[in-house]
Amino acid sequence: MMAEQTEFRPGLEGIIASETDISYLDVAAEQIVIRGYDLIELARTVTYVDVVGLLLDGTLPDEAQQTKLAAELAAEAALPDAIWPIVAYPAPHKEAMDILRTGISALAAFDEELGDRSREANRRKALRLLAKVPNLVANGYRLQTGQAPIEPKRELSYGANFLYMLTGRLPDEREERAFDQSLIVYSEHEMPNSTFVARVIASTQSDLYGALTGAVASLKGTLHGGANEAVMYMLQEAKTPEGLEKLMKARLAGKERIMGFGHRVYMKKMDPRALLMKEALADLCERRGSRELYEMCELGERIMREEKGLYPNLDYYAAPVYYLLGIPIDLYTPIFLASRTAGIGAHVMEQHANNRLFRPRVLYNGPRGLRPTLQ
Ligand SMILES: CC(=O)SCCNC(=O)CCNC(=O)[C@H](O)C(C)(C)COP(=O)(O)OP(=O)(O)OC[C@H]1O[C@@H](n2cnc3c(N)ncnc32)[C@H](O)[C@@H]1OP(=O)(O)O
Ligand SMILES: O=C([O-])CC(=O)C(=O)O
Repeated sequence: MMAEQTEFRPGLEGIIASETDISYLDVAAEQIVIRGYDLIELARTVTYVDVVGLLLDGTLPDEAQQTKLAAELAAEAALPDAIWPIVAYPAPHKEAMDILRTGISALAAFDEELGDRSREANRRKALRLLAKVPNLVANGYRLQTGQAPIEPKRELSYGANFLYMLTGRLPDEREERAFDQSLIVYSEHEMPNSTFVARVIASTQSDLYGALTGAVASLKGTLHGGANEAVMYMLQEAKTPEGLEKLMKARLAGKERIMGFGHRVYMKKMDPRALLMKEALADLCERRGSRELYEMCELGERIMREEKGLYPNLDYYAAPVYYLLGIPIDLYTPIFLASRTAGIGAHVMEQHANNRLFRPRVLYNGPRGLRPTLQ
């Protein structure tokens, strides 16, 4: 019989929920380990498609494998026509993450391998989702905002095509690199709330589409993926460095959280991914000939360090990067999900390959012994 457990850690802080070969946050070494590689080094040296291969197959693809993977992703980008009316239903409070949640959920019914939990079928489903989600993100939003859809351009790289569909404009090399790097650093991060949700769902033998749909709902919240949009709305509201200082200090005085700062695992350390995006921001600012946004963000960073001892997480610097790339703010969190589909795909494959149902217990604080009174 199982021994009675009494320890309770709110938010499951520090609890080991899974064994994994996929990734690990080595905070002491300031490294995000992805299948043995340092994520930041990957972002500096390979492409997002390589990282997709690494996550799903366990090893970095060679050139021929990379070409094949990129071709598979390009070939699967089209969505069934029936998806568009499903996601375009008229509703007054629809947000981009809701379109994505509905779209991914609806796509399940078009996958003939839906119930096949073998590693090979799960890999193929993950690739189909990775191919289709950028299209769903970009054109779901375009439909919602009354714009004509954009056809994917197969001749472009995965990152360049995604960015092209988001903005309607062909990116230059620096823009493509910054965006691809953002996809890499968003691709996988051990056991955040959304990945945990996906693994919990997968542990009932449910499918990848359901697991990813649950992950979209998780990622939407501002304590998780939704923070990147909230950061940009804050910077926009602030307008100037002086405005930002005033706004941040007022929010802190009102005991509000400042989005883009703090992290359950890094706690009072800088997220290594934020540093990389800070570099990308500096580069995009230089390209534009104005460091204003960079300096404003640095000021925000200093205020939070001095006032709260807190450091930026990835969302803080990804937001202004996306802004300078001309991406609509409402699409920042959907992009996070699109990229994280690679990591979540790998986690669902791993969960299905070595499954045990997630079913924790509670520390019950309610009453006992009550009896219903008969009327
Ligand atoms: C890519 C990602 O998804 S990264 C996360 C993105 N989310 C955000 O940026 C949202 C803002 N950040 C936060 O809310 C938090 O730092 C979290 C939720 C990410 C992690 O926090 P947790 O580990 O759960 O810490 P917890 O919520 O218990 O906060 C600890 C203390 O720090 C404070 N704190 C933490 N983050 C912030 C913040 N961003 N702004 C102000 N105060 C903060 C809390 O108010 C709390 O203070 P208290 O002890 O006086 O009540
Ligand atoms: O790890 C977390 O809790 C959140 C995060 O940074 C991510 O999902 O990228």
